[in-house]
Amino acid sequence: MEIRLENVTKQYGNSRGIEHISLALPQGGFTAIVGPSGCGKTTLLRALAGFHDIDSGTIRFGERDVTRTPSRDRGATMVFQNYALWPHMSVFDNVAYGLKIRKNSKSVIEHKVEEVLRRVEIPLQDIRKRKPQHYSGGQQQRIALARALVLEPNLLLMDEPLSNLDAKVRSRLRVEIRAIQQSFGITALYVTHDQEEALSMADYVVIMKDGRIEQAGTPQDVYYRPQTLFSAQFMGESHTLKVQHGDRQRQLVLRSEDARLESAPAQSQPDAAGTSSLPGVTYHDGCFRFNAEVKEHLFIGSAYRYMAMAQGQTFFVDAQELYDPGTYSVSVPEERAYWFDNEAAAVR
Ligand SMILES: Nc1ncnc2c1ncn2[C@@H]1O[C@H](COP(=O)(O)OP(=O)(O)OP(=O)(O)O)[C@@H](O)[C@H]1O
Repeated sequence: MEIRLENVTKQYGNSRGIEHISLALPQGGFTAIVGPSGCGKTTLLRALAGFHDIDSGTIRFGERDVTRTPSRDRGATMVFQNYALWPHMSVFDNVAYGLKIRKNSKSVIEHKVEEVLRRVEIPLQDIRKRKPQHYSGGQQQRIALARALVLEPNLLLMDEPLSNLDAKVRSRLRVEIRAIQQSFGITALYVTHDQEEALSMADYVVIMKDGRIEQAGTPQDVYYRPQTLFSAQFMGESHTLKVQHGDRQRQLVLRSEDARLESAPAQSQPDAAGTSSLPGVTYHDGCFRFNAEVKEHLFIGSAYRYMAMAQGQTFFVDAQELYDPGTYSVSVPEERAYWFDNEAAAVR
């Protein structure tokens, strides 16, 4: 079912939680909320779960207004960062708990618990004896997911569920969680501060800042077409350079992965936007170019990451080749150069 927030505000005393959030989570879709610490991600999730009352606005699950509906009657379930499994209960009892509360018969509980554990690929052997802490972190999170899914919720909420896991397990579980969500066809909302996680898992990404939605769209929209300076800076390994334009200053956001180092001297040719008149920045063959001093580099596995300096500003450029320190021309394809004026408005 489609889930909607309409103009939702929640404050904690004088402290801002979320403000005027309007958002639709499409039925069966995977939506990721991403943003820096304190931007209101968890507050939004908890408002949907019904863990706290909101100050104003409306929350709808399908046609139903659930704004004042208690948490347990909303049909939303949650997966937490720390799994929140009961250590004194077996895996079976952890997953069965919600079904027992809802007074399902013993045979229904047995069938549903085994079925859901099978689908999240937890071996059924010993599930009545073994406690969650005797499983790996990745398995514990899959058990927590099973516990949430077994209730066949209208909405699955996930609050940074992979943060406690090491990089390899995290990568695998990103794919697995996405596949499980698709196979259940469930509407999901996933909170993370990790942009790569949001981009790789979701159909729809919502970037939040200071309690508000900064930009929302497909992963490609928010990555390739940032509407605001903050969105441009938040995605990728981005760097913001201040560049003088006549008597005005502009901000160029470039990403390490999009820039190239070239030894050829920069050439100038006017472009439609007139940005080639920026001192030091030229436009040629669909690329902006400027000179930079390259000093140190790091090997990051997939590439070398060079620390470069232009007009006293430091940024990083990735390249496959190994370069000596020196002066290079940095080129950025026009469609990967994000320009903003001094007030942070996009310059088209
Ligand atoms: N119980 C609370 N009492 C007072 N202020 C709170 C409370 N919970 C959250 N806040 C404040 O509301 C704002 C949003 O917090 P929230 O936890 O939703 O952010 P977040 O994006 O989830 O952050 P993080 O990524 O660090 O978990 C923050 O400024 C926070 O300090």
